Amino acid sequence: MILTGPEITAAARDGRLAISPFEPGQVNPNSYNVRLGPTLLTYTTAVIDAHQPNPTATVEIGEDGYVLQPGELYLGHTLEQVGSDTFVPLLFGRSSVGRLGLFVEITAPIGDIGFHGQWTLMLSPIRPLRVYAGMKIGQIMFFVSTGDVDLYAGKYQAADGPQPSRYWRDAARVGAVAP
Ligand SMILES: Nc1ccn([C@H]2C[C@H](O)[C@@H](COP(=O)(O)OP(=O)(O)OP(=O)(O)O)O2)c(=O)n1
Repeated sequence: MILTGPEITAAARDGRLAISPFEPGQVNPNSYNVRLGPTLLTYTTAVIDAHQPNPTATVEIGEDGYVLQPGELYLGHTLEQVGSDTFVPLLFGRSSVGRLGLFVEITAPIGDIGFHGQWTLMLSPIRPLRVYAGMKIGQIMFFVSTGDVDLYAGKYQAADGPQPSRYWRDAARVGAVAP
């Protein structure tokens, strides 16, 4: 079951859902629109190594926006901190943004019950695209869960700003054997 807009509002008010800041105008019929935060990260090495931490450069989106280039991966973030100890969140791009040719999360839409923080957006445009901080770029849906709940305590908990991949931590845990 998916939460309807009015139920998202009710859950945000009674604490089953945490959205901060919460704006009633961002509630959709069955999702909540999230805004693009001002900070972007790009990896600076020619080869991104899945088993190592990778260096990044930071870009702050100015008042005139910032032009994303095709072929580049930009790690962005939601302005909102979003999470729930009750519901399963899923993040997708908005249709209006997809129609501009922008991938918003590539292959990672799933949130865990118990994750709380700003979400990392994996941005990549089909053609050069000027984006603006604060634009409503994505939407999060909330699913009712069934079964015992084991709250998320993973490596992206309490994310503040865009988070580069910490896959290397998984690799370090199992030594030479690739997970
Ligand atoms: N586009 C996304 C997708 C998820 N998350 C957050 C919410 C998730 O609860 C958390 C972890 O996501 P995954 O479980 O997909 O990530 P991993 O399996 O790689 O990490 P972990 O081992 O911490 O679960 O990251 C995010 O910030 N941005």
